[in-house]
Amino acid sequence: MASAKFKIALCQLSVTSDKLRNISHAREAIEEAANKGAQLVLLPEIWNSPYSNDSFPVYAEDIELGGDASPSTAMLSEVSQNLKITIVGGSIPERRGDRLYNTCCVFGTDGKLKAKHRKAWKMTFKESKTLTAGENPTIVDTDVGRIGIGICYDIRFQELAAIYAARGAHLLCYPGAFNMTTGPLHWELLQRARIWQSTAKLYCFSLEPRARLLCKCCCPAESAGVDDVLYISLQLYVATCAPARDTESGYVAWGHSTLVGPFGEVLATTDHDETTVIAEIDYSLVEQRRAYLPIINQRRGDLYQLVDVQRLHAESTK
Ligand SMILES: NC(=O)CCC(=O)C(=O)O
Repeated sequence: MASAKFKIALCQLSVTSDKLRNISHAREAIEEAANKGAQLVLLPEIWNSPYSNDSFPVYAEDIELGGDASPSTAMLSEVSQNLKITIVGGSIPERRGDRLYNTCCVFGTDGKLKAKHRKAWKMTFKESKTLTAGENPTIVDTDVGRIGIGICYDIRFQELAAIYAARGAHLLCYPGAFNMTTGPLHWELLQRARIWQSTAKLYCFSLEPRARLLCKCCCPAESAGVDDVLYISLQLYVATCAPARDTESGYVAWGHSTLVGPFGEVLATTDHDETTVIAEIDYSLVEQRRAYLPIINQRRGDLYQLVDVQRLHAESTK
């Protein structure tokens, strides 16, 4: 049973071109956070490598092989087991066969790899040259509750968050490195917006009748294609973790790792320097907030109808 209250640490790490330094630096930050009482540690997007298409193939690791083939995840596994904490391990470039992914690994308190999320959307101009998009949503049960994972640009797609909320996640974790143009405008806005969406058009019924949830990857084939509108209330926690800003690097990150609470409030945040943000999560507030603003029960189905605009468009242009 996950504890209702615990501390989360967002390690906004500086990242260099020295991979071994990045790994030992991340280890130190995690150990320090655990010493301060964090039971869950979140790392940034691409923390073991510079953020560049040239670097991804050079720094990529074979996570499935593990051991020497993946020193970054070997460190995360060791440290999560030693410290008995859960780690949402930001992301690293992953090599699998001839493909590269931007991948987040989640380690449990026993040091075991509990889940792996491959960034499902890619930034058209930045990553699409080298990285392949992941195919699945990733939800993971940990000692600190059920967590939905997205990586950076994934935060722009409300359906992913809707799937996680419908499956009972009370916390969404997004390692991310927004850029200096969209960061100031969109980063916090998107985190807070994820809390207030209330509808999602979904495509088939999943295994959990309670949630009637639908992703194409895990739902029974016979129900694929069935349309339904799912009304959900998110009102949950959203945590993000970015690398610290390095104005000398080819990709300058916005920083601003943040924890947003289930009322849409910024509970803890920072600027762009290297630091670790530590804050408390209390899952009992999720139900309280949903009861206080029960927007799901207040829908006005008599005023509007949700339609699948993409499908209508496809049909009309056939
Ligand atoms: N690493 C990323 O996915 C960057 C996303 C970003 O900056 C955006 O505006 O979206």
